[in-house]
Amino acid sequence: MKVAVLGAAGGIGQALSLLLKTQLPAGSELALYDIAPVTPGVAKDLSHIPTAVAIDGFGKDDLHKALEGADIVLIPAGVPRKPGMDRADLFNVNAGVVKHLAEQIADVCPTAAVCIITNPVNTTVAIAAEVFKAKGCYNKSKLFGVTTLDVIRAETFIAEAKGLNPADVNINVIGGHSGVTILPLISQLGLDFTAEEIEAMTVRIQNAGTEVVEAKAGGGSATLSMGQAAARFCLSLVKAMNGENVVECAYVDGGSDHAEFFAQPLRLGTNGVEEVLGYGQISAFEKDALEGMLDTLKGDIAKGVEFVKS
Ligand SMILES: NC(=O)C1=CN([C@@H]2O[C@H](COP(=O)(O)OP(=O)(O)OC[C@H]3O[C@@H](n4cnc5c(N)ncnc54)[C@H](O)[C@@H]3O)[C@@H](O)[C@H]2O)C=CC1
Ligand SMILES: O=C([O-])CC(=O)C(=O)O
Repeated sequence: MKVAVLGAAGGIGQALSLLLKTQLPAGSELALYDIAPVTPGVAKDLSHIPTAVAIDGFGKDDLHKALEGADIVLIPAGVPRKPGMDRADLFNVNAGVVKHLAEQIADVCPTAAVCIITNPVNTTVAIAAEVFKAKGCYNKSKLFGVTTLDVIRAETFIAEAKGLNPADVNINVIGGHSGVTILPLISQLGLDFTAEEIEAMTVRIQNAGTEVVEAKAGGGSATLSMGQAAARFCLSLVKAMNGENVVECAYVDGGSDHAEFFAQPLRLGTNGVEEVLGYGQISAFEKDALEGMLDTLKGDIAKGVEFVKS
C-alpha cells in the first residue's frame, strides 16, 4: 500500500508522517510531498526510524513522482487559521491549493482514495469532487473529508467530564467540519448528562478548533491532535482496503437527504466506502441542531462547486 501525504512538511504533515512511519503495516510505502524546501529533509529524518515502511521525500517539482502508484492520498496542504479568522477565511488560498492537487491526482493516480484535511473542509471536498467529475474519474466512495478530529475531541471531552476511559467512548459526529455544522450525537451514549450539559458540551466540541487557535496565539491551529486524527483515519482506511471491516465517520458524498456532502458513520472496505450507515435515533435538541446547520453546510458546498465551475 502506498500512502502519499501532500503538505507533509507542515505542522499536521510532519506529525502525521511520523505516526504513519511508525504505524503503517510492514511493507507500506510513504511518499512525502510539499512545496517547502525542507521536505526531503523531513523524509530523511523519518527514514532513520527503524520500521519496515519505505519513505521518500519529494520537493516542489516532483509531485507526480510522489503520486505515482499511490493508493491513498492525504491532503493537509494549505494555510491554517489565525485568531479572529473563521475556517471560511482560508478559502481564498486553500481552494486553489486543493484544486491544483486534485487535478494532479486525477492525472497520475485517479483511482486513489483521497482524504482532505485542508480547510474549509465543507468546501474543499466539493472542490475536489468537481475536479474529479470534470476529469472523468470521480468515485464518491473514495473521496473523504477528514472529520476525525471532531470525533476524538468528543471522545476526550466526554470521557473527561464523566471520568471514563476515552477508549470506551465511541461517538458519531455528523454534519460537516466547522462551527454549527459539527454535531456530536451525545444523546446516543446513554450517559447521565442534563440538557444544559449536553448543550455546553456540543458547543465546546464545535468551538474546539478555535480553542486551539486562540491558545496558539497566532502560531497556527491544531496540528498534533490533527496528526493523530488523520493517522487514525488513514490506518482505518488501510485496514479496510486490506479486507477488514472498519467503521469511521467522515464527510462524504453518501446520498444523504440532508446535503450533497455529509459526515456520518461509514463502513469502510476494500473499495473505500462500502456502506453509508444510518446515524440512528437523535434527540429533539440534535434534530434542531441538524436543521439549523443545513443552510450553512449547503452554502459551503455550493461555494466549492461554483469555484471549479466558474
Ligand atoms: N480537517 C481538520 O480537522 C483540520 C484541518 N486543518 C487544516 O489543515 C491545513 C494545514 O494546517 P497546518 O499543517 O497547521 O498548516 P502548516 O502551515 O503548518 O502546513 C501547511 C503545509 O502545506 C504546504 N503547502 C502549501 N501549499 C501547498 C501546495 N500547493 N502543495 C503542497 N504543499 C503545500 C506548506 O508548505 C506547509 O508546509 C490548514 O488548512 C488547516 O486549516 C487543521 C486542523 C484540523
Ligand atoms: O480550527 C481550525 O482552523 C483547524 C481545525 O479545523 C480544527 O482544529 O478543527
